[in-house]
Amino acid sequence: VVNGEDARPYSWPWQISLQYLSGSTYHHTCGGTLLSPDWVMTAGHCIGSRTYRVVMGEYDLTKQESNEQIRSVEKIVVHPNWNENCLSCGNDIAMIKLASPVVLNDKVQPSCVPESGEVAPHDNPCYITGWGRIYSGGPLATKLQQALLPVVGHSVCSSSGWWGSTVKTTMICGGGDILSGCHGDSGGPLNCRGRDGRWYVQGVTSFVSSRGCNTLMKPTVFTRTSSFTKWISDTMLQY
Ligand SMILES: CC(C)C[C@H](NC(=O)[C@H](CCCC[NH3+])NC(=O)C(F)(F)F)C(=O)Nc1ccc(C(C)C)cc1
Repeated sequence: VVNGEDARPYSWPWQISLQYLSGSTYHHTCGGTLLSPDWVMTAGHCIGSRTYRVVMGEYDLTKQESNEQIRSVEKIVVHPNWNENCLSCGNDIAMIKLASPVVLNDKVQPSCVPESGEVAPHDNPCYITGWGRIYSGGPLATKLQQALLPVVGHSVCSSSGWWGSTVKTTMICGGGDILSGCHGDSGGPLNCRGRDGRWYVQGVTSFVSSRGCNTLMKPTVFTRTSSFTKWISDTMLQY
């Protein structure tokens, strides 16, 4: 997250860290969102052929803080239409089933999922959260970061000068100014407050401009959760 701030510890209790094994150590590679005690949603582009683990209740990546719950992975289901050679085609979403369910508490909670087809309106205040780079080419964050990214409506986000036809209606844009997501925030949530006062994961962090994370008029682009609610629930019911 570029130009964000340290989140209050455990204030986004559905944020997870997806980590891969390299040698004998695990490294943060992506964010994700806890949707139930044993299911996490992340981005399709986060999944390769490595060994993964998922950390819930994480705050400072460099410290053991006693609230972490670490789970290995039982099953990964990447969206069938995700094509790693076509970021602009969308479908950048995957579901991870944990080997055993986490214990829910005040530091580990699932996020709400929006209604199918729900469109978060232009300027809806939403927060991006993650441990991604704090500037283009910079280091990962150690403490979970947050940044207010107002929703940029599709008509603006897909206009010329902005993302144009790269952005589809199955995506949602946020920011476009000096605040943005960045490498390592992938897969994490775009958290938007609903009228009921609850937080909904309206997006899964997908891409930023390759010319730099916080490039003006190139908002952070998220997979729009409400376009995939049937696939999400079918997947959770099937495995
Ligand atoms: C150094 C990084 C920031 C470069 C930038 N990376 C990204 O945007 C990667 C997703 C790349 C997947 C490719 N395996 N996502 C992120 O960094 C995220 F913002 F999600 F955290 C990028 O490639 N962006 C990109 C590339 C191609 C397109 C075409 C669809 C126009 C759009 C954006």
